[in-house]
Amino acid sequence: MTTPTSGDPSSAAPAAADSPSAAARVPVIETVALTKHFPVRGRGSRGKVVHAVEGVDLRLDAGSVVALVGESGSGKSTVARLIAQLLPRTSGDVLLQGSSVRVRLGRSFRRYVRNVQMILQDPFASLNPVHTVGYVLTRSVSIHNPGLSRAERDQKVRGLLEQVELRPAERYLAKFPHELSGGQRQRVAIARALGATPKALLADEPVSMLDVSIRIGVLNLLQRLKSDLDLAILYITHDIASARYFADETVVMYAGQVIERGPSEEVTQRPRHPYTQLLIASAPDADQLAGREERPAKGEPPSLIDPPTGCRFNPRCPFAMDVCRQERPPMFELEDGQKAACWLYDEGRAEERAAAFGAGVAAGITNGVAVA
Ligand SMILES: Nc1ncnc2c1ncn2[C@@H]1O[C@H](COP(=O)(O)OP(=O)(O)OP(=O)(O)O)[C@@H](O)[C@H]1O
Repeated sequence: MTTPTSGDPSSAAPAAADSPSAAARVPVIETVALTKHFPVRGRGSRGKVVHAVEGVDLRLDAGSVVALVGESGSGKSTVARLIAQLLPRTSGDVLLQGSSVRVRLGRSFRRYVRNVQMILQDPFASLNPVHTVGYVLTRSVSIHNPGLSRAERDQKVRGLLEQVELRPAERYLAKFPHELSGGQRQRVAIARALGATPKALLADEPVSMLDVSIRIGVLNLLQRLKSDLDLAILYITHDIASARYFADETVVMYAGQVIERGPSEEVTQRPRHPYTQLLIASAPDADQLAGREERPAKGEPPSLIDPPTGCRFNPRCPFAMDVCRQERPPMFELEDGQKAACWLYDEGRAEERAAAFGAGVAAGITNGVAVA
């Protein structure tokens, strides 16, 4: 079955949509056709823009993780910053529990960040070196829970440290960031985010700067928090192998656009878009999260100032057909909740597709595309 769909946010989370009650539930965060163009500065660049994010539909449900995967520059962090309201969007929408949100500063921004917290890649940079763990967490709890008594606040701070498995809490309260390991610092950053009692966490490469041996521990912690606190988590990563391990749904971005999505097991084990196949082929094995070096995917991502017409992946795609150079592919619905924006799944193009496979094999690509 290959049914083209376009921009249907209600169908953006196949894992959650399995049960009727989940499908009917209002998502914690939803983006609809989210788009960001950055103006290009400098001489001769008048009117030019970087097409950083275009038409991105996401749905983050309580108690589930969505992985946003892609190479450097594909637009992942920009999506997170747009959801976090750190950047104004060019068009499209961001909804928090069904209501459109557009806040920049002041009280409404504080109210929003109470619900939606970010975890950044670099725990070394995100914690102020002159403040103790106790100070950082007390400040977070005080800002987000102004009515608490001192005893209640101290109890909550201890509870946060317990929640991120820094036990006994007393051992960590007086420590400065430089006295902690990278993994412990990231746990403190997570505890600080939890101080707001958020409904959603936007985790931008939360383990990529950590020693490989402790990455799984931090991902396991986030997974437990997801279940215990019914959190909606957006997990941004360039490492598609870790998405299989950690995320319920995986969404793959290429050059600012979503090109494949579906249950993580399907997307990582049976990738359908030629770009996802390339990413998987160059990724370390999921079972070796703590191991092997990553190999960069072959070829260069396109210019986002003057992106290719049609499918943005067509200059790198071994299966590119004429239509790929001319028209942007819609999302084709495949089996098991998987979707791919690739003309190879257009049932009306059997002959062209057969010829394209010949070209792909001649180019040394032998894993092919499993056409439904
Ligand atoms: N403030 C900005 N002004 C102009 N261009 C920007 C700005 N921020 C991001 N970009 C561009 O937008 C595109 C997407 O960047 P983004 O950081 O979202 O990608 P990414 O997938 O998160 O990459 P990485 O994994 O390296 O962080 C890139 O071409 C980047 O250069």
